[in-house]
Amino acid sequence: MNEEKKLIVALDVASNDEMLQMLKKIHRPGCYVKVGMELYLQNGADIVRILKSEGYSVFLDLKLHDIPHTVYRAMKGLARLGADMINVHAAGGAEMMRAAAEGLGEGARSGRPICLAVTQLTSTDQTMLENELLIKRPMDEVITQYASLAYSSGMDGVVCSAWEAQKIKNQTSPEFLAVTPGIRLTDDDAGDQKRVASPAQARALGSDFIVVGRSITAAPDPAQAYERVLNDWGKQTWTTTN
Ligand SMILES: O=c1ccn([C@@H]2O[C@H](COP(=O)(O)O)[C@@H](O)[C@H]2O)c(=O)[nH]1
Repeated sequence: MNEEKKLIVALDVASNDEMLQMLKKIHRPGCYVKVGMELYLQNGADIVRILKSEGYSVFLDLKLHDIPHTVYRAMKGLARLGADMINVHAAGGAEMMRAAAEGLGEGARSGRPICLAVTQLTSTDQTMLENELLIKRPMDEVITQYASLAYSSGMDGVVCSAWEAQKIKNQTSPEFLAVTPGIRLTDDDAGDQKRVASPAQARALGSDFIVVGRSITAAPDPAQAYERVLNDWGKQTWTTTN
C-alpha cells in the first residue's frame, strides 16, 4: 500500500460544504479520510457515499458501543455504505465485537471493511483511567488486554496511541493493525490529546495508519501541513532509543 494511504485525515467539520471546502484546501484527490460523529450525525450516510464516489478511502469512525444485537444490526446497515474502515469500542466486550464482525460480514456488498476496536481513547491518561474510570491498572496493560480481546473476537486491529502499537503486535500478531490518532507535528498544540506522538515517532513505534486532524485541518495551509505530515511519516529518522 502506498504511504499516502496510511495517512488518514480526520474531517472534523459540521457540514457537507465545509467538508468539500476542506478537501479542496488539502488538495489530495483520493486520499484516506475519516468521517466522525460530527459530520455523520449532522449529514447522514450520504457523506460516505459522496466521498466514495469521489474516489476517497473512508474510515467511518462512529465507535459503536451497545448491546451485541443492536451493534450487529447497526453494522449490517453501515456495511452497505461502502466505507473501507469502521470501528466499535472494545469496552463493549467480546460478544459485542463478534456481533459487529458478523453484521459487517453479512451487510458488506463486496469484501468486509476493516473493523477496528478502540482500546482507550488517546485523550485518556493514567490519572483519568484510575480516578475517573476506576481502572486501577497501568495504561499499557489495560490496552493490551482490550487489544487481545479484540484480536480473539475477530477484529482486524485496534485504535490506540502509537506508544502501545508494538506491545499490542507482540501480544497478538504483526498483522493486527494499529491505527493511531493523537498525532501532532512538532510545535503543534496537543489540545485535548494526552498520548501524543509525531508521525515519525508513530512510524518507528509500529503504527500501521496514523489519523491526523487539527495538525492538518487547523493549519493556515492544510495542503502544506499534509505534506509535512507525510514527509515526517516517511522520514524514519526517529528511533525508539531517542
Ligand atoms: O482514541 C481516539 C480515537 C479517535 N480519535 C479521533 O481522531 C481524530 C484526532 O483528531 P486530532 O485533531 O488530530 O486530535 C478525532 O477525529 C478523534 O475523534 C482520537 O483522537 N482518539
